[in-house]
Amino acid sequence: MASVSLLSTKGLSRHFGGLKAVDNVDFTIREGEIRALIGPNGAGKTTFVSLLAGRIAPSAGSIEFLGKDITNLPAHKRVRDGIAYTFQITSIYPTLTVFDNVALSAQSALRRHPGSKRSDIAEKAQEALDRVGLADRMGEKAGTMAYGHQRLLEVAMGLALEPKLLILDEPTQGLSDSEIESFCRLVKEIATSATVLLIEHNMPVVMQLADTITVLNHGQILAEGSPGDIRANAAVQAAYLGTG
Ligand SMILES: Nc1ncnc2c1ncn2[C@@H]1O[C@H](COP(=O)(O)OP(=O)(O)OP(=O)(O)O)[C@@H](O)[C@H]1O
Repeated sequence: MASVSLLSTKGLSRHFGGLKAVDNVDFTIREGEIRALIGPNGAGKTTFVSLLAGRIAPSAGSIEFLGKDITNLPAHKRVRDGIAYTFQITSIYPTLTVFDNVALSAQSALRRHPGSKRSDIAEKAQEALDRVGLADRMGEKAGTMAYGHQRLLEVAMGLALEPKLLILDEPTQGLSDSEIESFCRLVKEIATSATVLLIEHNMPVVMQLADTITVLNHGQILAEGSPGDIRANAAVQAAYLGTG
């Protein structure tokens, strides 16, 4: 079956004063893929996904999701349409339990289905916690958990939103090697039900997970291709060595 475009951008740009953080980006992600977005520090990766999630407005260009122009859609409506973005812990409520954090996400997902019940929320929250392996910690206060577990909680909150597109911003940052390994298994499992866009600095993780890699540099797409293509790309190597 031919793969279908899930989300695409045309001429997407975001300037901060004179700085072109995202500069005229044409980008397409297909349904069902795991896409990695890589690039040197300051390349514009977080700004780019913030534009997709609607956290910031573009200076120019457009975004289409499932054939619909969402350029001017507020963030919460994009979530409702199926775009979830994990925000590097900042979205966690530290004084609430793990379960309640995920239940809040499940509740907003279930608002899309009229007639859903409290028990549905609990079931969805439980299912998301099972998927990330945090079910046995659901009574703990979120803020007291180890950093790696808080990152998993964030992913569970994203999953409870039942996204079509899950955007993960540096999910393995601060995780131990064994946590990274189980995280990679989790992403592969998530990709069976959602498309994944991953900003990631850990190259072994990128090479292992990504179907396609998009390389940003100075706000522009420098290269795009399979892990093998990107590894062999001289311009990418130069950008990472700081000579590009
Ligand atoms: N709100 C802002 N105001 C001004 N400049 C900004 C703002 N947000 C980002 N920038 C600048 O835009 C550029 C791109 O930043 P961005 O965080 O998107 O890069 P990144 O590729 O995600 O970097 P990193 O890998 O270090 O997280 C940087 O030069 C950054 O300083």
